[in-house]
Amino acid sequence: MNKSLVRIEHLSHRYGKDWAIQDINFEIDEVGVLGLLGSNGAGKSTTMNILCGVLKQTSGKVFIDGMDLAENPESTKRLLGFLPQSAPLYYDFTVDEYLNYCAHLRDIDKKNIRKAVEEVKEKCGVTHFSKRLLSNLSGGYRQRVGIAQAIIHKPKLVVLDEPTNGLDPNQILEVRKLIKEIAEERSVIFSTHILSEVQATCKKIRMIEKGKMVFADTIEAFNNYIEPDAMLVHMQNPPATDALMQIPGISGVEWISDQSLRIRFKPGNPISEKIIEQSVQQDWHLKELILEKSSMEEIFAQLSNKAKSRNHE
Ligand SMILES: Nc1ncnc2c1ncn2[C@@H]1O[C@H](COP(=O)(O)OP(=O)(O)OP(=O)(O)O)[C@@H](O)[C@H]1O
Repeated sequence: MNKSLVRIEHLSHRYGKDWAIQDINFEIDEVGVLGLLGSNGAGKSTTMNILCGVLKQTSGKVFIDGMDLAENPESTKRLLGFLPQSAPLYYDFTVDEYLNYCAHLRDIDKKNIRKAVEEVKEKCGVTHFSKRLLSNLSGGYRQRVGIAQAIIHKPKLVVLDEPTNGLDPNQILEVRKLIKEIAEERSVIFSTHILSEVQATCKKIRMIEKGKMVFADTIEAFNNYIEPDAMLVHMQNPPATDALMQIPGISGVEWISDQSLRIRFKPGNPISEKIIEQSVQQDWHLKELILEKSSMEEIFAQLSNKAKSRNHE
């Protein structure tokens, strides 16, 4: 089993009277990428800002490497690197100047700064832009520099708030690759509102919606979360709708063509076996039977609706 580096317990925060997050609990492994998924306004940035110690929570606790963040702010913050939603870049600095400055801020020993800057530039693929002003870099390269400042001190935990936001498709692929590389030797948590982003980058996913945790498991479990409730069936000699509706468990039949139909059923019913059995007995000539899985978007919508209805209870 993976050891956890971070433990978030009963985390809640409100701005004025409105709760942004409520009772969030999760752990982050020592190595690998964890995706924090949620639509706009779900509470991702609030959670990440608290996790990085830049926002003080209304209640709940954050433990990093066994230490309470609120009680040991300095030693815990040394263990993490943070790329907030808007990267903290100084556009009048060159890449070298900026990363040198960040290395000082991160309290890296003076004699090691040069090496740290060279290493991080290499890792993030920005060495060839060392002397270029940040204002003259493309969005993708600015983001790489933003990631570089987050890992320059080799933290155990890297927190990236929507790191691919606003990038073009090629830049997105490159930043995803970089995130995976960084996570080979440390823990990375990144937030996104894009489903395909977590699919492409992480093994584990936490989803928050309207400030509440609605899903916490692996990406495979997320994909399988909703049981199929329909199947596409192709028969050479299909029966009439009435005959199908008499099979226990079938809740609806939609004809696609003379020989193809979608059969809806109550989830959890072993309906395929019954259809195969009847097809043999009654000579329906079953050719194909395909279970229809909900798309990620449907799963996302169902989980979101679940959270919304819980909030109205
Ligand atoms: N400083 C603030 N003052 C008041 N309300 C805030 C503040 N920051 C965030 N909120 C509210 O808290 C809720 C959660 O916001 P948060 O930024 O954490 O969500 P998010 O999931 O990161 O969304 P996005 O992807 O749009 O950044 C939202 O309703 C937002 O309007």
